[in-house]
Amino acid sequence: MSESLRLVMAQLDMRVGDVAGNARQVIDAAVRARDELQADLIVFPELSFTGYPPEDLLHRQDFINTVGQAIAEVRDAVSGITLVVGFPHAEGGRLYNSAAVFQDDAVFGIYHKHHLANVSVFDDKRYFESGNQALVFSVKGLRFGVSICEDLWHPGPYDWAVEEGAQAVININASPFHSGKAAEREQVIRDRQKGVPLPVVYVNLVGGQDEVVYDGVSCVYDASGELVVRAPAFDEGLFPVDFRVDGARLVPLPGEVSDLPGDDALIYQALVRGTRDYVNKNGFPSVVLGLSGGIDSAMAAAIAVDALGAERVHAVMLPSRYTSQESLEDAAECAQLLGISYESVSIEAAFEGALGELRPLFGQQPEDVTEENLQSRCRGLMLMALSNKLGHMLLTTGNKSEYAVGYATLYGDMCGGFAPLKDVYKTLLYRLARLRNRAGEVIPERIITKAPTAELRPDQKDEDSLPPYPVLDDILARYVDDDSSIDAIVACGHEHAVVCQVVGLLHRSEYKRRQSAPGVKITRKAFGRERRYPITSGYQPWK
Ligand SMILES: Nc1ncnc2c1ncn2[C@@H]1O[C@H](COP(=O)(O)OP(=O)(O)OC[C@H]2O[C@@H]([n+]3cccc(C(=O)O)c3)[C@H](O)[C@@H]2O)[C@@H](O)[C@H]1O
Ligand SMILES: Nc1ncnc2c1ncn2[C@@H]1O[C@H](COP(=O)(O)OP(=O)(O)OP(=O)(O)O)[C@@H](O)[C@H]1O
Ligand SMILES: NC(=O)CC[C@H](N)C(=O)O
Repeated sequence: MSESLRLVMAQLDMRVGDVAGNARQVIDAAVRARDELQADLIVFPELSFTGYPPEDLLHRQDFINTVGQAIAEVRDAVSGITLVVGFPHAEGGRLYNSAAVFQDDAVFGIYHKHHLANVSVFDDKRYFESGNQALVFSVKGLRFGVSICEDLWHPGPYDWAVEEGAQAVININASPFHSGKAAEREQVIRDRQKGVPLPVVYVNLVGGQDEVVYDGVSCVYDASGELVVRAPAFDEGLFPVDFRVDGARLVPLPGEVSDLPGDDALIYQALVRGTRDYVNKNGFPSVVLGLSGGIDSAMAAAIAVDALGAERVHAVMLPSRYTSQESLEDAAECAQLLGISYESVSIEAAFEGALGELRPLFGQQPEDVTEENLQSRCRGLMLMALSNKLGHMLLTTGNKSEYAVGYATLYGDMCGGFAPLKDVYKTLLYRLARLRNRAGEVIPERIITKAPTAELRPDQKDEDSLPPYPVLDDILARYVDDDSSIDAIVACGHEHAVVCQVVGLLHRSEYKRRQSAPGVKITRKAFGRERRYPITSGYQPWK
């Protein structure tokens, strides 16, 4: 038995579906860990070969076969270091979410995930069978148990590894970010250590995948629950951990502990990383967005600039008869502060033309929201034309408060391929604007202080149609994120009529959300696959 060992945590962005690219990443990282970091063992995240979640790609036998070939290639290509890799493993007509241990060009053993994650954004049970056996392997005579992500969140696999003589437990993860997640993970690790305390090595993915973004923050806790190594949030890298032997115990030595910024700063980083990866992984050279002089489009632009660089972001002001001088000035100043291109395309002619054609059909009907939405749709028309012609992807700028109550126009301001702010309540958006400005002003002060308006009719303000945002967001956070009842929310001090108004708007606008672009999940319950409500529903608790 050796006196020491070096493990490397491979905190990498494994791309969903890119099996060959992921296999190359595994080989490159293992060779670097062996040759440059003199590591004995390297650990990769959950489903390293496929990325996570591969969704129904897992139903394809040809995809599973491709993974099998890539595994054989990696196994044969790397020697002189032990690898722990995640992959979908087919055996006896069943599919498992597995981790393989490669040693000396051979597979030492395969562990199958026991606790299949099947809540929130996870669908493990749609694809995988559950395993029920521990896997403990030795490197230089030192014994490590293997577990996969959700396995650590419940009793079972950790204790099995203890019973099989493990001196430390490795947990490979695809654990998405949401606000407060790092503290939840820490608690989970400490809970597991309450029985027989062993060091825990927690290795996580990093990077955006459609609506989720993995934050990394891979870490090592010693047996007494002390954090000894922590990788940074949202950055790839190989992070070494040294162990020494103390009698029968394996002790991780204190190493680099990266600072974790505050919650709002982490959220902002998540929005930037999620937007960057969506745009880049889908092959877009650039993005375009309507810049109105309001906070939503200003913040969407700031995130896009931080994600992609100013030269890849294109802003367009689309004025109408209702656009104020203030909005024109604020949008132009914001574009200038961000250093992005800024064009103006009037929607007046398109709006007038459409109205002229429609008037005979509208007859004597009075003006209403139809004319407002038509303006919004003229903007969508122009912006999508720019996307088609110039190849920019259109960013749509709605926030979580708006998506919640349907305060957005279908095929109007909802046009677009990606919605960076989809999971950001409006009140949080203001905080993020202040936070972003502390690193250099990009959002003009007046954009932060003025009353939000859609400018689709004279003197329109959001508060004409909705409760003030602090009230709206508090009700929504309780009803959407916490699943509280109307009565419970009223008991917290909100007016019954206001709660019913908000809940009614929320349920009635499910059809809009179902047609909306994906966005970055940053809360415990984002709209989309995490909150699946029927569109057609007789459940009407607000009535
Ligand atoms: N259950 C259902 N399933 C499928 N479709 C359904 C539906 N219920 C209505 N619909 C359809 O949806 C239509 C209503 O939705 P929609 O056309 O979006 O129109 P609507 O929701 O009536 O109006 C848009 C709202 O967004 C607000 N807003 C706020 C901020 C910015 C902007 C902007 O545009 O810049 C807009 C605007 O003030 C207005 O309150 C109906 O006419 C009907 O065609
Ligand atoms: N005059 C405009 N020029 C360009 N884009 C516009 C204009 N008006 C609206 N839009 C687009 O439609 C979106 C929705 O408008 P909305 O009023 O909800 O947002 P906002 O103006 O950015 O922020 P706020 O709601 O705080 O006023 C805008 O974010 C913007 O992308
Ligand atoms: N991939 C998983 O099993 C993830 C589930 C786990 N509870 C997490 O979010 O960290």
